[in-house]
Amino acid sequence: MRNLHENSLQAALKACKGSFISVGIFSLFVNALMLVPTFYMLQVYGRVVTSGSISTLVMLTIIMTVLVITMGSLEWVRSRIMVRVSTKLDVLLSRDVYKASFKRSLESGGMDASAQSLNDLTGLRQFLTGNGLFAFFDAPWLPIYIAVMFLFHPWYGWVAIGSALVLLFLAYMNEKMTGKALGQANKENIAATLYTTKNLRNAEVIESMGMLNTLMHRWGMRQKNVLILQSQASDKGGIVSAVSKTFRMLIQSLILGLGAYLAVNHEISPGLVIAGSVLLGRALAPIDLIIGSWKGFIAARSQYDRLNDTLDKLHAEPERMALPAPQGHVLVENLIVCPPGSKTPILRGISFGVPAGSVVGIIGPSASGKSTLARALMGVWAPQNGVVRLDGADISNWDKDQLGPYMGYLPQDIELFEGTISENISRFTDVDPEKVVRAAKTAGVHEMILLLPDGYDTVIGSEGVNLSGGQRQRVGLARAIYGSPRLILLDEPNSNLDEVGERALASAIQELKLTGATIFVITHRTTILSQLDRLLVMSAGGVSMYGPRDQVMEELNKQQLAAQQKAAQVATGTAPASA
Ligand SMILES: Nc1ncnc2c1ncn2[C@@H]1O[C@H](COP(=O)(O)OP(=O)(O)OP(=O)(O)O)[C@@H](O)[C@H]1O
Repeated sequence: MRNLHENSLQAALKACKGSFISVGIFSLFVNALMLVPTFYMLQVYGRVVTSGSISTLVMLTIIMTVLVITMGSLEWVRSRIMVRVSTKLDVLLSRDVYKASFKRSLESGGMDASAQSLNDLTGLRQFLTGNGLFAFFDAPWLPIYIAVMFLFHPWYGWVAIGSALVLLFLAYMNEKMTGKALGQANKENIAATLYTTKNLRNAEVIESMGMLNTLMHRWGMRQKNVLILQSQASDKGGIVSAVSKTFRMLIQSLILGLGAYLAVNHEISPGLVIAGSVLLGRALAPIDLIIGSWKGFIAARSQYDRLNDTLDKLHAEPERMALPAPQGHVLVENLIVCPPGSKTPILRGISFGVPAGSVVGIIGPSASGKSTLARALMGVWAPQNGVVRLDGADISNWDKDQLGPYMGYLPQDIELFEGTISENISRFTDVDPEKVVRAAKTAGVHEMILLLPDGYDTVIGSEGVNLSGGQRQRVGLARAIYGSPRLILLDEPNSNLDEVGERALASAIQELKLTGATIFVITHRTTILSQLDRLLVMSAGGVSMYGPRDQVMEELNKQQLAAQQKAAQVATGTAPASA
């Protein structure tokens, strides 16, 4: 059971705790067994060479071979456990990380639409299966080696302790000198990659207006910053790495000298001269490896921090009781909406009600808040205040999976997804050919689809066919009306349509109206006015008029006439002086 205060990354790591403990125990045995070659050497020197007993040599060799093979097998099992851990983490986390990336993109209004978190998860997984991590498991067993060194001779023990302290100090210096710069470089690198991805998406605009050099220059500045930070860190890391390598070589030779001195004074056997040096090398290897793989560790640490941060914001969705299928009654009460990341409201306290089965036109000047209202009605942007009710229930209280099929949304920037036309229309659920064709026919796009190379099976996106703006808009309309949505919102559905497309749209609205769906149509054009029951006029984030279409049109015409008369009076100088 997951603790309420922990996010899914912490819970997943907790679930892998047993495996980490096993790897720790395996590491203990692996490190203990790594002493075998040293002891074999000592025995060969001490017993076989002095006694000349071949049978002892054979016996020792058999024991050494079995133990070394056991060590190899344990090491293999240890790495297999980590591979399983990395797969388990992926299984436990990838859905949440995907969801969190999606949520971040939604909440940032698309400004933070990157797969960085999924890359972070991959990076973390790769670190878990790399060699660098084992150094962290091996380093804690350093005391075993030091204890053995003490058994050989106390001076050996003290040298081992001194050397380990020097290397640990160097590892600490490495972190101090490079950690911050490397973390910063990673951050800058991600920002530069995101910047490039966004630009590459707009390649046509860049090409047509010759903006490549200036944008490349901007990218170059960011990249330069990344390189400066990286090379600063690498320079410092390089010094520490060189010092630690030199120190290790030096100390390994010096300990040979010390061994020779002790052997000459008959304090240790000649076999221990070499054994001491070999053992010291073995003991210090993990610390050396930690210093060498510090860059990878820092990257993994940043990946962990970012994932932790992202998953912290992903709160578990509360279980929602299933509500009956909505009819389509919409009630908007004192709705105040700010865009993601902003505290300035765009919609300033809007209220209106729409009976099920009505067709409502939303009109108003640019930036008056029409698309923002659309997002709020679709439950995409959460209101700061007020509520959008569908059949009396707050739209944010509906389970999205349950509500989705009853909603149809055609946004202004239509994005179709990689896949076939039929998959796109059926919203990537199981394709029901009858429903797909019905939606396409209602949207007036059936004939156009049949003319495509593979009809409904035509693949669109980077792997397939590119549709024109009008075609995309009509396929998007078919997707919005697929199934039996009760609440449909079309944001400027005719912006890319020709005359035939507009006629198809008008008849689609008529047909949908017969199904009893509530339809909102945002438009700047007057061609579909005849299809509307009601008109909602927006101005500066508020509703300036709302009511039956003819009544609102009449009022609008009156206002327009009055404005024209006033303009004419101003032009002729007969306007009354304003107070
Ligand atoms: N993601 C966003 N972040 C910040 N501000 C936004 C965002 N989207 C829209 N706005 C701001 O909200 C205001 C209303 O925009 P909205 O798109 O709702 O207007 P609109 O009436 O649909 O305009 P148009 O007819 O040009 O499509 C604008 O001032 C716009 O700058």
